[in-house]
Amino acid sequence: MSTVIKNGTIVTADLTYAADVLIEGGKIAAIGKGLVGDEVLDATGCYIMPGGIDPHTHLEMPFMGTYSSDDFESGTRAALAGGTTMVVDFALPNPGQSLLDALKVWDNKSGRAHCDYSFHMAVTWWGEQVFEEMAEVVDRGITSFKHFMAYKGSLMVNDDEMFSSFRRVGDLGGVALVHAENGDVVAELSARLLAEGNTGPEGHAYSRPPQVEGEATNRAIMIADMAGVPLYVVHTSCEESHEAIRRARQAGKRVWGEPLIQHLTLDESEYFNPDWDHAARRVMSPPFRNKAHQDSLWNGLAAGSLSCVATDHCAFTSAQKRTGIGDFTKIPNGTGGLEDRLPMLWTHGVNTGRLTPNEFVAVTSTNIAKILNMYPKKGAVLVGSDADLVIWDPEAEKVISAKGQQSAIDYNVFEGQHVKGLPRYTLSRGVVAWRDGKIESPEGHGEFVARPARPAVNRALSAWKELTAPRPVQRAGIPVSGV
Ligand SMILES: NC(=O)NCCC(=O)O
Ligand SMILES: [Zn+2]
Ligand SMILES: [Zn+2]
Repeated sequence: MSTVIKNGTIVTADLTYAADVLIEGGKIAAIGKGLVGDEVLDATGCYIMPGGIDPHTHLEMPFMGTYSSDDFESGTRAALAGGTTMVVDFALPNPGQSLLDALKVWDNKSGRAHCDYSFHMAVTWWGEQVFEEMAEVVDRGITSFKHFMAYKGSLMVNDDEMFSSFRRVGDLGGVALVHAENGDVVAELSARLLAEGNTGPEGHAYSRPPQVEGEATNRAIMIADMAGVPLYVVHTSCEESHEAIRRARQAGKRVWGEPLIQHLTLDESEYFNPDWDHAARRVMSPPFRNKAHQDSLWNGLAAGSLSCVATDHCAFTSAQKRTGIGDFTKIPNGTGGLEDRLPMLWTHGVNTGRLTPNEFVAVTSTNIAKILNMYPKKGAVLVGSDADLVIWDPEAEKVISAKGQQSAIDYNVFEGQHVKGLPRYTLSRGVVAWRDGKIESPEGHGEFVARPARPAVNRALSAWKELTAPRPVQRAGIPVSGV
């Protein structure tokens, strides 16, 4: 059975043109005029774009004494409803746990996904076993490794561990990811704030000023450079971090920054809301910032110094958040956003003129597919690519509300936001997954996407590192000992 999308305008990261798209066997079979298929999807007035890829989600994540409430079933449903056709989640070994055991756990969880998915592997501790298992993880198509520089006492790794891990990732041809916040300083500030009576959710924001993020980002960049590994900085939220990334990129370092839709569109005033629940629901790390930081992030997306927009979807219910009443350090960190990333970015980015539609595709899909080495299988409208597509109606509008959302939680941090630009259809490998406001792709339709190691960026970096590696100076009559 084939499907043809007719009367639409194809928008990719670099082209905009009118054409039909024919889909066969889950892949794009032809692009052109006058194509014919068994099922016809009408895209009149719509853009046909690569489906969104969210490079940063935490579905059913064990964290801070609980589990995030959206699992792979509800989370991927939310994704498809918002035009996202693939998520990349994090396999998270407990400190001391085998990476391969953690992978089994995430394999089991992801069986219910409605759309395709992949994993990053978190490095939460360091030792010979981790070193050895990383090779097997890469062989299984998981080539990105996340390091938490915060969450002292649970997920955080120190500089020596990070340097060892980064070197290993570099040797294996992968990409290193960092949650860049100085966890020692955060712990110190948090203790002081609590002692001074700052126990409410606003204390969370006070405990994580932009400096802790800027310092950690810069440190991670320098360590990655010494280790010879490309670096991806997740949830870049402030100018200090963006500045470090911008400077590194100008110096030729292979570094990418990922702002979240939350940081682009919501600000720190949320934490001063007199309603405790309102403020606590928005507690995440890094916290929301002020308008100047938001402007920096938007400018970075337009300028190309920031590369991707994600959600870090990690949704906790109000009841879960309330475990932190009286102590902000116990509020589970995380917010949702999977269903809202594309409509919010289109509304605040494309409709305001901050981004072109092509830039929108780049930062929500194509750049991510390229960085994570799955382009053009994903992130493209090309013959042979997976038919992961969104038929985007730029005139469709709604007011975001928790009522009727796909996410399992009882609120939405974007509640009341008026968005213009919504998916008419979302297709996952050719299957219509979202139509007329309803999910159609069955639970379990999603497949794991393996990503090969050593993309071109790694090969270039390795060649350069080899060329510039330290070499002993040959001196007449003096042997070079030890070699
Ligand atoms: N971001 C956040 O607050 N929660 C999810 C875990 C993480 O990415 O740090
Ligand atoms: Zn993080
Ligand atoms: Zn995260």
